[in-house]
This record gives sequence, structure tokens and C-alpha cells, in this order.
Amino acid sequence: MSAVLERPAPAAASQTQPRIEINDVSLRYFTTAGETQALDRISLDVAPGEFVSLIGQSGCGKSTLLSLMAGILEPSSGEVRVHGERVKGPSPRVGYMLQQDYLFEWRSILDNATLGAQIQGRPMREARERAAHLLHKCGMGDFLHHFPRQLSGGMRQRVALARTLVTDPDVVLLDEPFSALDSQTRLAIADEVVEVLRDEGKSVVLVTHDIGEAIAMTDRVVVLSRRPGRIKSQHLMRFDSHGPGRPSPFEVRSLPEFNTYFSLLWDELDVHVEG
Ligand SMILES: Nc1ncnc2c1ncn2[C@@H]1O[C@H](COP(=O)(O)OP(=O)(O)OP(=O)(O)O)[C@@H](O)[C@H]1O
Repeated sequence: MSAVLERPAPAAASQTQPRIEINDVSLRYFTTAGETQALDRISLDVAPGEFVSLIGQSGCGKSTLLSLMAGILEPSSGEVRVHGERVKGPSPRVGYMLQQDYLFEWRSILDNATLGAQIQGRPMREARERAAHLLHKCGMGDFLHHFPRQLSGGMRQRVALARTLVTDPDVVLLDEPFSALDSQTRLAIADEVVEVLRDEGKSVVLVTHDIGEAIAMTDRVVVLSRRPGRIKSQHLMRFDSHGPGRPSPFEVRSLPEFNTYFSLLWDELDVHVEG
């Protein structure tokens, strides 16, 4: 069943250099109101092609950790490496997909999907070809010349995924990417997104408040403690009852292991409802 891991089993097992290495990272925010220690001595590796999720109570530092991987924040101590190189700022090797899709309403779907490539000064003809290919893969092939206002929330997130992938990052960071969607759309899109990301060979770090989403979508679930965020435990998701091959997120939800992992992670989160 669940394997509680000592660091860093998956990367060591794969015998390849991790895509992401987080070594003894702490982060403190300084504001006029004072100092907040958001993260305390986090060490975590993500292997090539591995999908990892971060869960923990609100304010435990999940988004802060993603921002460090994205190079938007610098650690107060410790270091973050992507492909062995120390992260010193945003890099084309790392793609970031957020809860809000931030599509530009005045650009067509195809032009939205090529935005990152345009900002990076890449050849636009190739970028448009890759964007069209990705939009087809994401089920948006019939909407290349539509505009964002003509799309549903789920369709907009598919476009956001294509835009994230157009520059071919090695690592994709997902910060609660489906939390604005209704529950049925969430289930459907999780399957599609995982399929596209696995097919593209990406390493993925997902931040979510949804335990079920973490179990269904990722290979390893990392539980952070309350602030300051520390790694409380890590759990490999294994679905032996499914037979060979990784079940899709939708299939995972009907397997017996799903409920076992859910109970385990719920206990780990130690959620208390005030009052
Ligand atoms: N720019 C900032 N300046 C000061 N403190 C901040 C800043 N950003 C986050 N924090 C604080 O750092 C801590 C971690 O925040 P973070 O957003 O990373 O947590 P989180 O786990 O992603 O929360 P949530 O689940 O609610 O999104 C919180 O206490 C938050 O108030």
C-alpha cells in the first residue's frame, strides 16, 4: 500500500538526475508588519517524468514553494536546481499554469497559445505550428480562431495548458489549475491534462487542496506541515488492483486504494474545523 518515503527514493530509484532538486530551502517574507517564516528546510527531488503533488493546510507554503521552483522568489537559504542548474530567475525550462487562465480576450485562441513563444522571441511560424498541434491534442482543434469569451471555463484551461507547453518546458508547475471549474469539468479535464503532460514527458508539480485530485493525478503526494512549511510525509501512489500501467485519474477514483489513500492523507492533514 502507501509507501511512506524517506527522501529521495524516486529520484534515486530512477538512476537519473532529478529534474528538480530542492536542497534545504527556507524562505522568510519580510513586510512592514514583520517577518513570516513560510518554509523551513525543505528538501525534495522530482524525477524526469514524475508527477508530484503538494498538499497541506492553507498558508503552509505550497504556492511559495512553487514560486521558488519557478524562479519568481529566491530562497532565504538553500538552493533550487532545475536540470542541475541553480534557479536564479524565471526560465523557459519551467512552465507555470495557474488557477486563473489569464487569456487575452482580444487575441484568438491560437494567438493566446503562442504568447509565451512570442515573448521569448522564438520563430513564430514554428510556434504557431506547435501551438496548433497542442491545441488539437488538448481537444481544442476546432477553436483555433475563436476568442476566449466564446469558450467555457474548462476549454479556457485547455488553452492555458497548450500555452504553457508551447515553449516545451521540462517542468510544469500547476497551482490549483482546476479550482475555478465545476466538479464534473474538473474530473474530465484532469484526465485530459494528465494524458497530454505524460505524453509530452513532463515532470509535474501540482499544488491542490483536493486530496482526491492529488491521489488521482500524481505518482507521489507530499504533505506539508502547518506554517512554517516542512515536509511532514511523502506517499507513493500505487494501484496494484489495476494491473499493469497507470490508471487514468478517473479510473483511480473507483479503485479500492483510492479510499485507503484518502483516509491516510486526511489523517495526515489533521484538519480541524473551527467551532
Ligand atoms: N508576498 C508575501 N508577503 C508576506 N507574506 C506572504 C507573502 N506570500 C505569502 N505569505 C505568507 O506566507 C505563508 C505561506 O503562503 P502560501 O501562499 O505559500 O501558502 P499556501 O499553502 O499556498 O496557502 P493557500 O493554500 O491558502 O493558497 C502564509 O502565511 C502567507 O500569509
